[in-house]
Amino acid sequence: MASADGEPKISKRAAEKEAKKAAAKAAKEKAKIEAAVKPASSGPSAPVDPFQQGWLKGVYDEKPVKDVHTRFPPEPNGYLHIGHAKAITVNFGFARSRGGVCNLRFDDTNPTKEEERYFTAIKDMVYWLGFEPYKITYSSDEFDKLYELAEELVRRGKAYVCHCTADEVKKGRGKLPNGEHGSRVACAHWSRSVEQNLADFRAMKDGQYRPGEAVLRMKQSKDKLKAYANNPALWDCAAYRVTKNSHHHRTGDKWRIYPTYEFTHCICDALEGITHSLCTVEFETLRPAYNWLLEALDMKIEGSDEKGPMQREYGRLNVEGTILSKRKIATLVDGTTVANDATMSWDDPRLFTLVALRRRGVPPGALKKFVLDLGVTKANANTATHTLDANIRTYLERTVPRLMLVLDPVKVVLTNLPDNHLEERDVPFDPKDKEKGTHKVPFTKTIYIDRDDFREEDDPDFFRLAPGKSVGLLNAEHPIRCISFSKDSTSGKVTEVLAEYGADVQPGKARIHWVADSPAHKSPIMAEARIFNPLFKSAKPNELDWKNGGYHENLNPESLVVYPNAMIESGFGYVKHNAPWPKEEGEAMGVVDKSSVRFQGLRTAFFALDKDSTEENVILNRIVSLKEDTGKK
Ligand SMILES: Nc1ncnc2c1ncn2[C@@H]1O[C@H](COP(=O)(O)OP(=O)(O)OP(=O)(O)O)[C@@H](O)[C@H]1O
Ligand SMILES: NC(=O)CC[C@H](N)C(=O)O
Repeated sequence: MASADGEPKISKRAAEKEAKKAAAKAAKEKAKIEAAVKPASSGPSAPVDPFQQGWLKGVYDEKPVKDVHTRFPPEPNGYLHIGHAKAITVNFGFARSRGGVCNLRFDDTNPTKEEERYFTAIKDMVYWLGFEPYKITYSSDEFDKLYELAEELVRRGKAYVCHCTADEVKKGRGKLPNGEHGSRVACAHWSRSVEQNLADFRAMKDGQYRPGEAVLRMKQSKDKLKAYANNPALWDCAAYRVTKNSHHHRTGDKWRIYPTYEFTHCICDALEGITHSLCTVEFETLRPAYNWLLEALDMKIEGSDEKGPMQREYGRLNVEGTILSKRKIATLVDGTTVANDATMSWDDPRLFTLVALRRRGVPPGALKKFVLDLGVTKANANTATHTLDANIRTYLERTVPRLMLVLDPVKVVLTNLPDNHLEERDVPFDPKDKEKGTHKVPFTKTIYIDRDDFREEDDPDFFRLAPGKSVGLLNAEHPIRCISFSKDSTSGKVTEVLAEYGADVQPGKARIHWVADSPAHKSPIMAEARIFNPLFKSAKPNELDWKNGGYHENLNPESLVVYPNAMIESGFGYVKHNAPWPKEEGEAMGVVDKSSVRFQGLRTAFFALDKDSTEENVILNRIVSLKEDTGKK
């Protein structure tokens, strides 16, 4: 576990310069975000529907049908990540904006990788983001139909069973030893009769071939794909293959052969009545194959609005500074000890899976807004974790209540007050938004302040509490002035500060937060606060040699900093009982968990309740800092 006060020492002047630079940068970034949030001035308060602008408008204009029907088709082979938030938002949002509907389709054609927990987590995330699938479908529900259609394709002379080895297939595709593509050659199996192919395909189905011995391939090569002659993906793609592990978690042992993505996806789109099949740009090269198969089966009439789905591709969302790929994350999850005693899980708040972002406390609305602000175009949207944080920060600023929270408390006894001194103030949860309500903040003889707000030796550039110095208190009437302090002889840490309070105390140059000791108000509420920093030391973890332990060597020992004795003021009870904050997206419809208890710790950070938190053992996760971290408070 990293220590809370293990910050690197830097010279004061350098630190101030850094802080100023960072503040200017943050202000610029904030202005940029706010400008992006503002609706375009297209008349008095005309709201701009982001799903009817730019690239998405173009997609609709190409096929302006009345009943728009889209789908979000994840493979249930892992947890969704922030890139999928874009895919969900685009598919569901586009359909909703045009008065249409969107299916959630589990693309479960690969029996080796699918697990029940992924289905549940994927569904939860769609609802949490505020979308309701019109239907939840499974590609595996169509296995019978897909098989029939494969036989039909064979009957139409448009598919053949191929027994070539992988190398022979590559050669047939024209792949030369120097990596270039020469001319393509049909293999010996290409010209076999329909009867032979049908018999052989049935033999595949009946288990007479082992994996790799036989593949049903689509006869695209001598068809209309000449324009794509250099596209290596389009050389008689496989339609069905014999898989190694043939047990499917939904269809059991019924099948030994399974359809490929290239065969399944477009057919499922057509069977579900999908009008606009929106996916990411890497599928663009497969679009001719998508159309070819549907046309070969008369499931699409080219150029017609009436029949068949239309595939269009948008840019991926890539986030620099973290890893998103399931395979890469899997090398860390379930086994790696990361900067504390626990092993890493898929929902570790340092990751950018959607379950992790949710657990960290990021609101679903902030994610959707982030995706839309980056824009939906054909270009990949490349961004960085700190840009995401800046967006989340801006989003939270106007939507969550504020409380005082002390991360690393130092006791301050106000010697000039009687033991039973009690002041109560009505404090708004958000001074700019009365609707969030107010709460009573007690002020008593003993209060706690943050260790960072006290210095044993004064310094003219330090504006908070130090011997002989005064400082103002947020939400209290008067300032306090330090008289003396005591330290623990073993640890050398300050244990108690004696101070005086009142109208006679000279005002300080700053105001700090605090929490009072008032058992009658159940104040303070004790909590463990977890602060998350980048998981890797490298700013570009995707460049690390992840297959050879590159991630493990590069883990940031400060990626988790725990404050075990944090204190929250008693207004936290109200915040907890009135969650979600904000009431938006899926959370407004009741899709809530502990992470929807969010607040801003004044002068500290935005926090959310962790899923392992209990009544007795409160655990908070830092969602984001209040300012971009500069390494100095
Ligand atoms: N980074 C991303 N940005 C936008 N959309 C994405 C991104 N990654 C996947 N998608 C889209 O989400 C949908 C479901 O994806 P699926 O889970 O099958 O993808 P994947 O490519 O296997 O994900 P991974 O990136 O984890 O390998 C697809 O339409 C895919 O195009
Ligand atoms: N066309 C698509 O959207 C592709 C979805 C598919 N599950 C994949 O990513 O492989």
